[in-house]
Amino acid sequence: MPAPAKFITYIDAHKDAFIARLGEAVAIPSVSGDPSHRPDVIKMSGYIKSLLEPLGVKVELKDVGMEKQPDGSELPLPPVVFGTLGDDPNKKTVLLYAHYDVQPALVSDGWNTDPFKLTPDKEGRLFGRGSTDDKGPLIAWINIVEAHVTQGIELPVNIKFCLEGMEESGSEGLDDLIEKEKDGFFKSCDCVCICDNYWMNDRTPCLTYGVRGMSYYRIIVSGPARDLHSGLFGNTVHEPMTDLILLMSKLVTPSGEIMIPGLDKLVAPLTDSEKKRYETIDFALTDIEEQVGAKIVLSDDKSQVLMGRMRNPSLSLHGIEGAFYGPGAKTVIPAKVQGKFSIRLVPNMTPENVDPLVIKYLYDEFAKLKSKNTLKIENIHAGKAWMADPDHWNYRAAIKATEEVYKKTPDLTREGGSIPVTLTFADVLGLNVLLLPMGRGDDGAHSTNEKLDTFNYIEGTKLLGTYLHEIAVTN
Ligand SMILES: NCC(=O)N[C@@H](Cc1c[nH]cn1)C(=O)O
Ligand SMILES: [Zn+2]
Ligand SMILES: [Zn+2]
Repeated sequence: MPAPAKFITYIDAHKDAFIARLGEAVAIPSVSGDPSHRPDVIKMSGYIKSLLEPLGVKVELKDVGMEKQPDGSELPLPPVVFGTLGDDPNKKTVLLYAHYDVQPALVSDGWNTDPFKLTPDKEGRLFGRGSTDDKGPLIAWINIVEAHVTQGIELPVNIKFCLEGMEESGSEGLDDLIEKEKDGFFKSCDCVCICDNYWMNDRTPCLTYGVRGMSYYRIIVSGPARDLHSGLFGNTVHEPMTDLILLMSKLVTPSGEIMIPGLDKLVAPLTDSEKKRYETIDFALTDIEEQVGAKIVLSDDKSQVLMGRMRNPSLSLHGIEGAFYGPGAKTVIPAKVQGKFSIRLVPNMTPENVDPLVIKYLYDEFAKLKSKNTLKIENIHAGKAWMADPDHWNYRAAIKATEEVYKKTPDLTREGGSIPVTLTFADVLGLNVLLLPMGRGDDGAHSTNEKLDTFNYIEGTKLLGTYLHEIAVTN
């Protein structure tokens, strides 16, 4: 059943108001990974509540406890926002998940505009941290409810919202809450929809039936009791940074191969039918080149590149905490450095079967250095890979909705990023989970100058609303 014309008209007529609302959300710097921004993350939960309650949504802010910091202190975790709208037993109940936290962003990282001020350009691109990941989609769901409630359009389904503020930092507290509430808040849910990933390019919508998992590590090397003068102590003591750089250089080759022995044996074998699926996806190497802004793709083979993102693991080096990085020429020997890297996990890898291989390998490599420094390796957070059955009414409804709004049949894709809660919803609640993206492949999520096109925001809002109408009638 297509969405009523009144709904579509309302979305078009309120474009400017919806952009202004996204601007309000972006202006709250809800960076979950930065303790100094924790009050902003919590403020964001209050902002969402203030939008949902006037629309008749019953909102609960669920406390999920405290987060332990590396120095032993504790920070309150932002609440998970539960929302309920409708309890008609004759309607399906859709669980809508989104996250209201964002990745860090500083102008000095290379932003052309203030990352926390939504800034449109003349092409209609809306720049701002969280515009596409994941405040645009979250606000879109609210816009959809508003359109129905204010226009007197009957919602075709009951809605449950589960909105978290720690997705970018390991979704701490959420799995336990879902387990606790599976026979409570979540009991009546029939399916899940998550709008938190991207098209493969700038032209073809997609539905996504898999995500990679992730294990995020820190390698801590410490030596002297304090930072040292390199003129006085260089070539005199074991330097933590030298050890760390050597260890980090042993993790992944420049062509992307993971150097940790045994990891490749954990990867599910590729079947012929799966291989064929990558050939049919609308995707070109130039799409990646445009998205990253350089001609640096690892392979010339389209299927290899797609498999590298969707069905094979990857290891990325992210940064070094404690290293000197400012301007000037400080001649310091840092006393303690922490190298950060993560591995994107695919079936049949799990944090449990990957961790021992990573840790043993790094200790073995460290032993070869014969350093007197101290090594510690920690898995900071982890989540498993997830795959759904796309032959389900949840997906069929989304295909119909996409065809109605975009006049195109969506590609079926797997996502290279990680949304740990997908697997929890599938396993703990036993529900089909659909990822229905709004943004384009060049949106720059997690990067500088993140954006969401006005076209995708507005048409994506129509898509998500139409999807609700389609699930009501699809079996
Ligand atoms: N849009 C989903 C997303 O960006 N997820 C993050 C999750 C994550 C885990 N640790 C840090 N962030 C991702 O990087 O895939
Ligand atoms: Zn996200
Ligand atoms: Zn993200």
